Amino acid sequence: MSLFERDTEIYRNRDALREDYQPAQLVGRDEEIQMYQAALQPVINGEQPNNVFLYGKTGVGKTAATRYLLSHLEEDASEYDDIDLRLTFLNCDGLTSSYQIATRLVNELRDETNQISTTGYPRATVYEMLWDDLDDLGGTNLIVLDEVDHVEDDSILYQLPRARANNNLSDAKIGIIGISNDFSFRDDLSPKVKSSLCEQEIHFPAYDASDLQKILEQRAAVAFHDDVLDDAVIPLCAAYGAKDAGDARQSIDLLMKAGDLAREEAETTTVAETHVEAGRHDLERGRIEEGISGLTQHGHLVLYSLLTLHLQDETPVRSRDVRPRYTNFAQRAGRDPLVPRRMRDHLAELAMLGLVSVTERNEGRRGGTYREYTLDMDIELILSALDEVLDDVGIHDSIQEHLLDEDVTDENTSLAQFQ
Ligand SMILES: Nc1ncnc2c1ncn2[C@@H]1O[C@H](COP(=O)(O)OP(=O)(O)OP(=O)(O)O)[C@@H](O)[C@H]1O
Repeated sequence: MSLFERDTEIYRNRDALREDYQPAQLVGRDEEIQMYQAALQPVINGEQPNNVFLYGKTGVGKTAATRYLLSHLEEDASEYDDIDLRLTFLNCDGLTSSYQIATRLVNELRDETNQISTTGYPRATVYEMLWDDLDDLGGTNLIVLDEVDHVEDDSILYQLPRARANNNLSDAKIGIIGISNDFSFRDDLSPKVKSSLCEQEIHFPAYDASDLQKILEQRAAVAFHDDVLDDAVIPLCAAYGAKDAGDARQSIDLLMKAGDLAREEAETTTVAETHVEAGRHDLERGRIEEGISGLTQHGHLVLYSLLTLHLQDETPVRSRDVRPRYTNFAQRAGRDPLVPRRMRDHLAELAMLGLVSVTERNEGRRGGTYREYTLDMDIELILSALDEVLDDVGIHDSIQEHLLDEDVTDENTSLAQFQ
């Protein structure tokens, strides 16, 4: 028997569940698409395009809507001889300065033999090159800046949308499409950048369970063979997606994970609720491990402190009551404890990762407000991701019974006498 054999019982086209798949239609986004389409209409009329700013949480269809509309725009524009449309997509992840954006744009517009170095020029020189290149090419240029919030200085976000108004361009028409999932970015833009970059703002709200269900049904019809999914599978993936963040990407990933788990089982020919539950657990574990591994050692120490307090039924807890435990753990790990404010920053970071939830409380008539923290995640998952800090600090009594791996307990001393 061959080592690899094609298994096609579950999936008809698994690639339809991948990130790079472009659905033929976007489900449940009619209003946003209509506004977006209206903002792009001047291109077909041969007019100067609007600058558009799309914002909304992650996985709500901003990029998908952009790709969908721009591919139609490109196709429809090709019907008109007097329209020369050029689309440039730039993901700003990793491009933090206006300088980097400008050099990337110049290189996108030039052929391979004529690229410029990404360092060494004054910024104004790169801008000059950009305007010259755009004017030489002429036509209508739509530049998509996805994840535009990664750009830390706003020079280019002012210069690009205003290039014609500032007489930097005469022949070329230019329109910017900025996309962001960072709400504070939009709020923090200076008024002059906001007024030019955000000529037409379109908000993409999070999806609810019924939106997600329709999106998943559309995708599943392409990805899976008929009658492979148990009836409960799609509603369950949609319900989890809506509960988490209304993020279509997460729901599609969960459906794919469930399909993969079903496929791995030799005798299974259908995807069931149990595969969704197991898939969710696996994805959650991956997400937590990734989140925790990105934290500094102090972040780990704060999380470990909170975990032990949680297991001793002492949560929700104020940061000042986390502090003695954290200080003790830091000392045991041979680190100087951070000042209270820095320690609180770590609590806030844990909350941002979804590991910890925060409740604001009032101290009565005269007092101010304060925050209480509680652990919001499966204990076993957190423990498995905190391996290293357990080695550095030792095993607290409260977690003994949760440690499945006895070797760890043998090697470490109990901490009970310290707290
Ligand atoms: N309305 C929809 N209909 C069909 N598929 C959708 C819809 N909305 C989102 N998707 C799919 O969900 C996934 C995530 O969407 P997309 O990449 O557009 O999100 P986004 O809002 O750009 O997120 P981010 O801010 O993280 O880039 C993609 O696979 C996309 O095809």
